[in-house]
Amino acid sequence: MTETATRPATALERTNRQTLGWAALGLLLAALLVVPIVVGDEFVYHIFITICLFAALSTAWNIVGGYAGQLSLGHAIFYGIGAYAGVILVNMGVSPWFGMFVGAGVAVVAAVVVSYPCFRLHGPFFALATIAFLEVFRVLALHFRDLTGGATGLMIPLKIGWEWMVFRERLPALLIAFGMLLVCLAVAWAIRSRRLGFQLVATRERESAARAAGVATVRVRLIAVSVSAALSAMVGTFHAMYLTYIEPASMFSLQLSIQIAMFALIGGIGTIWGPLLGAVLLVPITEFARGALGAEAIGLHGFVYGLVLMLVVLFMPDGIMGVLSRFSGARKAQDGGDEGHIAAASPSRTPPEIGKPVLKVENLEKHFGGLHVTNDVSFTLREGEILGLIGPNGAGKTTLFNMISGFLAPDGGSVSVLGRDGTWHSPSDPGEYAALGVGRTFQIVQPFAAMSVEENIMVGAFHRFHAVADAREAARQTAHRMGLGRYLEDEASSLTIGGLKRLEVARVMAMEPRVLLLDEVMAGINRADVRRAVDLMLSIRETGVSIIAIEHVMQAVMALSDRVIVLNSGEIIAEGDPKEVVRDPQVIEAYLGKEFADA
Ligand SMILES: Nc1ncnc2c1ncn2[C@@H]1O[C@H](COP(=O)(O)OP(=O)(O)OP(=O)(O)O)[C@@H](O)[C@H]1O
Repeated sequence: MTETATRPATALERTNRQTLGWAALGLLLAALLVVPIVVGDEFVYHIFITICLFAALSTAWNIVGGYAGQLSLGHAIFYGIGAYAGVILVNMGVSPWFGMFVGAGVAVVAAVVVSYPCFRLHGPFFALATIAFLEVFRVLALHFRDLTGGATGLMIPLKIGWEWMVFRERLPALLIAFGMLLVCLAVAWAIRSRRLGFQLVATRERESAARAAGVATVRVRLIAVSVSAALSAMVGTFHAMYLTYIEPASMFSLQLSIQIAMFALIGGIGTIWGPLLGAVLLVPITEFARGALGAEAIGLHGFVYGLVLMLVVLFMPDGIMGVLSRFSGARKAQDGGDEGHIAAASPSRTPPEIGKPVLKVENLEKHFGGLHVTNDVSFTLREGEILGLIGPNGAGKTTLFNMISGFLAPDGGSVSVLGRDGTWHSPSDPGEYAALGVGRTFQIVQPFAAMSVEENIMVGAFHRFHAVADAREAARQTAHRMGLGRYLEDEASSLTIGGLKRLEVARVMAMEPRVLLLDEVMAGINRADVRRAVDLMLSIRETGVSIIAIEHVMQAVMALSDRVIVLNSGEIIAEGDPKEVVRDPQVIEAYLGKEFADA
C-alpha cells in the first residue's frame, strides 16, 4: 500500500472528528452559561459559577502541572495572594478590577521566587517543596495581622456593583466566572499550540534531549509558572469577592491545591480541555451531595474525589481526554521495519573537501571520584569531516561527548567551537553549544513520547524558527530527508528502534547544526537500517556538517570515517586513517586482549 492511497482518507476523517470535538466543546461552554440562566435557580447558579472558577484554576494549574510536568501542590499560594491583594485593596477603596492585576503581579514574583529553587527537584520532591511553601504563605498570612486580619480573616465591604465585583443577583458573577474560564482556556490553548508549549512538553518528556535541542528548560518553566500564577491570582481575587470573606486556612489551603490538580488529573493532565472536563464532572457531584446531605456531608467531596480518582487510574489512566482521543483518530505507526528511504548518498561520488577546524578539544580531563575517565584528550574536528570515535565499553566516549556538548563540566582542559562569526568560543552549557551549532544525539534514544514524529522534529526546528508554521515546514522537510516522511503524524513512541534512532538524528538536523555528535546511532538496529544510517550520515556530511560518531559497528566506522580516534581507559591510544588504526596492535589489544594481540 502506498501512503498516497491511505493518507487523504485518514486526514479527512481526522478533520471531521476534530470539527466534531470543537462543536462538542462549544456546546459544553454554551451550556455552562445557558443552563443556569434557563433554570434560574440560585443553587444551580452557584454550582455553575463554582464549575467555571475551578475549571479556570485547574486550567491555569495545568500549564505548570500538565504541560511542564511539575506537579505543584502549592498552587493555592497564587490563588491566596490574588484573594488577599484584591480584598486589601478593596478595603483601601481600590476596585478589584485593578486589584486583580496587582495580585497577579505579586503572584508572578512569588512564583519565580518559589519555583526557581524547586525546579531543581523532581517528582514527589517538587510536590513536597511546593506544599512547604504553601504552609509558609499560610503562616505569613496569619502573622501579618494588620494587613491580613490574621486568623480572623477579612470581610469584603458590602459595596455592590460591577466596579466592586459584588452583586445581589448571581448572573453577573456567572458572567465574570465564565469570562475568566474563557481567558484561562484561551491562554492555555495559545501556549500549547505555540513554540512555548512544544518546548514545555519536550522539557517534561526528556529534559536532556530538550536541552540538547537548545531549549532553555528553566526559562520556559519559569514563564509557564508565571503565567499560571497570574491567572490563578486573578481567579483568586474574583473568588474572594464572590465569597465575601477570606481567611488564611481556606485561601492558602492544601485541600484546594489538591482539588485543582485533581480536576486536571481526572479530566486529562497536559491536555487543553481536560481540566474543564474534570471540573464539569466533579463539581456538580460534590456540590449536589453537599446540598442534599448538608452538614452530614462535610468532607464528602474528598471521598468522592478519591473514589473517582481511583476509578480513573484503574480504567482511564490518561483521564477523560485520553478516552476521547482514542476516538479522535490518533494514529499509531504500523511500520514493519520499512520506514521509507533516505536521499541516498552515492558511494562512488567524491566526498567534499575537508575544511578548516571547527571544534578544538584541548587536554580534556574528567574524574568521577577516584576514576580517571578522561585523561588529557586533545583533538581537532574539521569542516565536513567524519571523525569516528571508537573504543571498548567504558572507555569514556559518552563522557567525552557529554563534555563537548555542555552536559558535563570538564575538570581540566577546554573545548572551543568556531562561531558563525569566525571567532572561537568556549561554551559551557547545552544551550550555548546548541547556539553555536553543536547538536547531539543520545546513546539511549530520547523521544518525546507524548508528541508525534513531526512534533518531535519541530522541537529541533524551533531552535531556528519562532513561528509554528515555519518550524512545521522545516520539520517536514527534514523528516522526508531522513526517511520519516510516512510517519509524520504517528506517535514517536510507536516507531521501531531504527526509526527512533533516525528520529533522534532528524530532531538534531532540524536545528541545522554545523557539528553533529552521534552517539551509537547504529547500535541495536538491523543490517538494512545500518545501511540506511550510513547513507544518512554521508548525505548529512555532503551539506558541510562535521560529524563525530561514536560507533561499535566496525563496518560502518570503516565505511564512513575520514579519521578515527581510539579511546581506551580515557586516553587516546591511536588516531588516523581507519584502515591503519584497526591494524594497530594497541587497538587490537584494547578490544580483544593481550593474548589475541600477541597471537
Ligand atoms: N556520572 C557518572 N558517575 C560515575 N561514573 C561514571 C559516570 N558516568 C560514567 N561513569 C563511568 O565512566 C566510565 C566511562 O563511561 P562512558 O559511558 O563514558 O563510557 P563509554 O566509552 O561511552 O562506554 P559504552 O561504549 O559502554 O557506552 C565508565 O566506567 C562509567 O561507569
